[in-house]
Amino acid sequence: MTELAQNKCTACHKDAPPVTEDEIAELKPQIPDWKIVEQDEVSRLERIYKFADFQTALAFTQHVGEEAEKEGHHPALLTEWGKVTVTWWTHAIKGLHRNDFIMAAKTDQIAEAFTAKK
Ligand SMILES: C[C@H](O)[C@H](O)[C@H]1CNC2=NC(N)=NC(=O)C2=N1
Repeated sequence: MTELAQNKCTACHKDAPPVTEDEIAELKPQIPDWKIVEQDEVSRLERIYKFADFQTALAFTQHVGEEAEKEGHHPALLTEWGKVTVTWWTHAIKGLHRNDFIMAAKTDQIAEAFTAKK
């Protein structure tokens, strides 16, 4: 169980500090299956989770959504048959904040409760 997933998100506002290169070097190894992707000039964390069917993918999506509501930090979720693409970034700063790494770790933990297939 990773330590990162036990953290809480801090309130995010437009002056919140984006993660530095040093922080990325510390945090990224804790979520090894996530990719940092650039879309519309915004860095984001993205991972595709595989599931046995649509119903399981939908149930996982719902769990991630509930955790997002608890933390006040929200992902993009694309639910398809047998897979869910989860993308985290911080809208307020149009980039990556520590919160995104925390939520990625929490998402990994939720996925462990499902029969995720790589
Ligand atoms: C007021 C509210 O907390 C903010 O608008 C939150 C909501 N959820 C959010 N989610 C994400 N991913 N980034 C944000 O900047 C953000 N802001």
